[in-house]
Amino acid sequence: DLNSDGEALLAFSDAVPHSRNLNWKNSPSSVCSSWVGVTCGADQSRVVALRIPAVGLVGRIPLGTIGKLDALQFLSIRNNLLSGDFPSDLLSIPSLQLLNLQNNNFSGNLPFTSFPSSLTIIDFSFNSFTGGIPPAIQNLTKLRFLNVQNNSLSGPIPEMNLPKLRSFNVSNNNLTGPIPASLQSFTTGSFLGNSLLCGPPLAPCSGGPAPSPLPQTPPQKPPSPTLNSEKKISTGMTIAIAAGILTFLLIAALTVLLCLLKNRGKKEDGDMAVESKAAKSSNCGKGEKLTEQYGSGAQEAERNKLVFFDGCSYNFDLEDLLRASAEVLGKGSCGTAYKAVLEDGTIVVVKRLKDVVGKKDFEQQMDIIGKVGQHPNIHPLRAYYYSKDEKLMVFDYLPAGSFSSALHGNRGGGGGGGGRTPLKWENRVKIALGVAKGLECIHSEGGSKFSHGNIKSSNILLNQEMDDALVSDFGLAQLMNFPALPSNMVGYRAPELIETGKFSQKSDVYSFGVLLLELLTAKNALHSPGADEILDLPKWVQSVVREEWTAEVFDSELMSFSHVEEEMVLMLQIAMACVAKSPDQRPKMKDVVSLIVELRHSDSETRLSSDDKSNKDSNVTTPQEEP
Ligand SMILES: Nc1ncnc2c1ncn2[C@@H]1O[C@H](COP(=O)(O)OP(=O)(O)OP(=O)(O)O)[C@@H](O)[C@H]1O
Repeated sequence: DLNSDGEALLAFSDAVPHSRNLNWKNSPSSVCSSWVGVTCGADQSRVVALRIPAVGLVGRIPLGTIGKLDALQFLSIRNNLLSGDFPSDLLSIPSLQLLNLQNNNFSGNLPFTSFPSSLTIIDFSFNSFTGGIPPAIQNLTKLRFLNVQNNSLSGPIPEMNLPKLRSFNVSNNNLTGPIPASLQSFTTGSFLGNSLLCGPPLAPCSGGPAPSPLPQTPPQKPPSPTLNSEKKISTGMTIAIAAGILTFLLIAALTVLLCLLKNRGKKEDGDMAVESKAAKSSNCGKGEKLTEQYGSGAQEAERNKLVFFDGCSYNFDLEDLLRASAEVLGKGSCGTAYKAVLEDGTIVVVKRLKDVVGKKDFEQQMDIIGKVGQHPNIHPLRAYYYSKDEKLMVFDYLPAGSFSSALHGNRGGGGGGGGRTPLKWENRVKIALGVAKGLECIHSEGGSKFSHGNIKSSNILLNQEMDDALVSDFGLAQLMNFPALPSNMVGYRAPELIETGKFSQKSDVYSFGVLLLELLTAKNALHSPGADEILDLPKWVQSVVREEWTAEVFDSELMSFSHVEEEMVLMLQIAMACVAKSPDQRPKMKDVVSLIVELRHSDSETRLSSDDKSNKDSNVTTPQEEP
């Protein structure tokens, strides 16, 4: 019970010297509420996680201390100075899922024979373990992540037919012989620094000195799918958490109507008819057929109309729009966005563009935007207006706002979160999937030539339930006469985009990767007023992840959903693959969609078989959450 958990923890802190005060008081009632690094389960009856990285723990962990926490699921004691054998009683905790001993001085053999099969994440890297990798590792059927790099392990690598293994690193040991077939799909980075290892992905074995006698193994199914850069996540050591406080500022200046617009509108009163526009159906769109609700054929030839798309129910004309009261939502790179409340109560968003291309190109682009906007994850363009003096686009207003405001709004504003509701992990995964699908659609359109060019969290809008996303601003970048790079997407720009000024599908994937990092860390990728430096989120995450790939990199609001940690690690891997420096190494959005769908299945015992792909989306199970 909680009492005995408290006693076990106190015995541990008494027996193992540490330089940072853990502030564990002799009162079991406070174990769950105030003990540093201790997390309890939903019913507050047991300790389920102990995370005490870098608290200066020195020496051995005695038996009968934390090994008694028999409801423990997550143990992270990385970056300390612990030594000796890993205590055997810890190895028999049946619920243990995550074990991170990275960067200590543990020695002796790897104790995989006695590990509980519940383990999914093991990081023993940067210790002094010796001996071979025991073949019994094969029994850890749930294992997803294994990092034993930088130890003194020797002998051959045993065959590991572990279907869930996604990340694997044995670099910088003294391992010998051929790499087993089941591990050959991992990249060289997983194996480097073992001079006597051979075979794919390293140099072939033949010709060289005879490798150690290893039984030939039949070819096995490689783990699927893998990410090129996932191994990079776990290379390196030492601690340094950048405690960046990045705030999100949403411009919400109340103004009265678009005065200028009104005046100009009057000049054009004679032209204020309305027409509707039929767009050809899209490859990936699932929208309804377009209907001509407004205007008549006779008017179609006329100029300067409010042109409506799709079978939307809006029933207003330009004059109504001009009479509406408007509130500035923000000034973006293409112009100003207004929330316009019409006299009949209808609310829409009007984007007033500046410096756009000529009318013909503009209309062509509107057709494209209208067409692609039929996909459920793309914010649809409802109408547009083009005259010499004004260029407007009309969209639905989404009261839930942007992903950026959901993630950063009201955070830490002095009052412990200022009344914000944390965005649940489950929702974040769904949002990520929505964005990925929207982007996949864009990339598949126009002969697979289209890209977005401005993916960032303020351009991701949320549905009312905050569990799905709409990608907004598609096609706007192409509308600009002087396509200067949007200055307010700095943190999302791929290296080659910064260099050449040209965005592409690959640079979209990069921006999407930054968006995922933002989702995971809640660090703002954008320059925020008051902060001198722009946070290079991929760089920051890489530096932190090298040292502490678990808890600290993640948004603290996610920490209460403790058992989804492995999903977060997987999402982090997807993100890191997307922000690969070299565009060729980044995955396609199509693959990213599959990876996120797969991740959502990760908790479910019934993983879909690969021939069941068609049902994947509808079958998505939601991970249970623990408050
Ligand atoms: N349809 C909408 N419903 C609700 N909020 C919206 C809608 N469209 C945009 N917003 C919000 O209004 C603000 C301004 O949007 P806008 O697209 O003009 O600029 P931006 O996203 O900051 O920059 P950029 O022009 O580079 O995309 C953003 O915070 C955005 O999230």
